[in-house]
Amino acid sequence: MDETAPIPVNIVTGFLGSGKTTLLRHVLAHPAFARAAVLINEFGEIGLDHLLVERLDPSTVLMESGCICCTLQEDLRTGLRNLHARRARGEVPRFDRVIIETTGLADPAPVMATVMNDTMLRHHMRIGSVVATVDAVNAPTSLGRFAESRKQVALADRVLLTKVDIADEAQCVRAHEHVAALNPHARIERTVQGAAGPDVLAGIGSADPAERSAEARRWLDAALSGRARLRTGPAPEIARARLARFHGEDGTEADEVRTLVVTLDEPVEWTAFGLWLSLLVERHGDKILRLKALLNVEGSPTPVVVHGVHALLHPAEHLERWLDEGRQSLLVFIVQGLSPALLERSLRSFLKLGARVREAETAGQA
Ligand SMILES: Nc1nc2c(ncn2[C@@H]2O[C@H](COP(=O)(O)OP(=O)(O)OP(=O)(O)O)[C@@H](O)[C@H]2O)c(=O)[nH]1
Repeated sequence: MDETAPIPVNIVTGFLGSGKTTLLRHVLAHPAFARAAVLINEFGEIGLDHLLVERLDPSTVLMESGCICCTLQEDLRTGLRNLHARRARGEVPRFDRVIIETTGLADPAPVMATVMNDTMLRHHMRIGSVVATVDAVNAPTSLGRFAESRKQVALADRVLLTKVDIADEAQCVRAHEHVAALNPHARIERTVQGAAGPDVLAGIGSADPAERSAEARRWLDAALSGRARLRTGPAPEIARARLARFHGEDGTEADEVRTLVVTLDEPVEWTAFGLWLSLLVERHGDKILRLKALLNVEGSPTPVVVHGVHALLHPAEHLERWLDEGRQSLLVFIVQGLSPALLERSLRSFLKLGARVREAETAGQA
């Protein structure tokens, strides 16, 4: 490999819960990506993805509490510059590629522009292929309701239709057609559990605006000239209030997306939690953009991870071990049009009720 050649920077984007981390886990397990540096950006005060990507070496950078497309753009620039400097000094493994996983709410154009515009970065790095994941089950909602989801698709070189194992054929075809209409240039492939070949991130990527659709060109041009920056409030404000404004198509506030983070010190009673969750998604699935939970479940020695996207609840997974002694449960909700305070109250009441039922059962057996 030519050590002086610019390093490709791949962007893995896609709407909330569409399978970006799953893809990343799969890709990073391949020997071809043994020397990749990874930058994970999560929306919400506390992220979980870094626990799910089994690769936390010195060349993994985590960026939380904000979106690299807006509030954290300067952090992204600094993060990439630092990563490169540490590589040059031999402080991190000599990576040959950078993979950025954006938040599910990110507009990839400013992320691409950060690399392409920065005088120092563009000397050492170049935009490689941009891959977008699209959840075949939830595509009508994400692509229909959210401009950011459409932008992610429009700017991608490759689009992976995910969850095709649980979507029916009609849903897959509809998702494919929707994606093709938004981006006639992209290669569209179906995947299951991120099982894409190592070539998924290969290729130069058509960062050249001329190779993209007219609309994508407009977005990228705007980002390159700096107009698409800073459309949300500052990151500390997001962290303090635990909510963020979601940016609309024309840069105005379209609706409010709120993040709720709940921590639970006591182990969770699984039946009560499961019942609460099913009732919640049945009633408010359209308002639950994303749910991620790392749970200390009563009777389970290892953490249980639960993922939800709208009304779709994925089967719970067991992680191999706890990373810290605290064993606190951590739940992150990204909701729209739902009160975080009410959500938290109903969860805590349900869990309390579950604990009482359990106590009564135990007392009855004694
Ligand atoms: N059945 C099925 N489930 C999938 C597939 N891809 C991802 N999932 C599940 O979808 C859920 C969300 O996947 P993630 O990879 O965390 O999605 P993400 O895009 O990284 O989510 P955010 O970072 O929150 O935006 C997890 O439970 C995955 O196991 C797939 O192809 N089939």
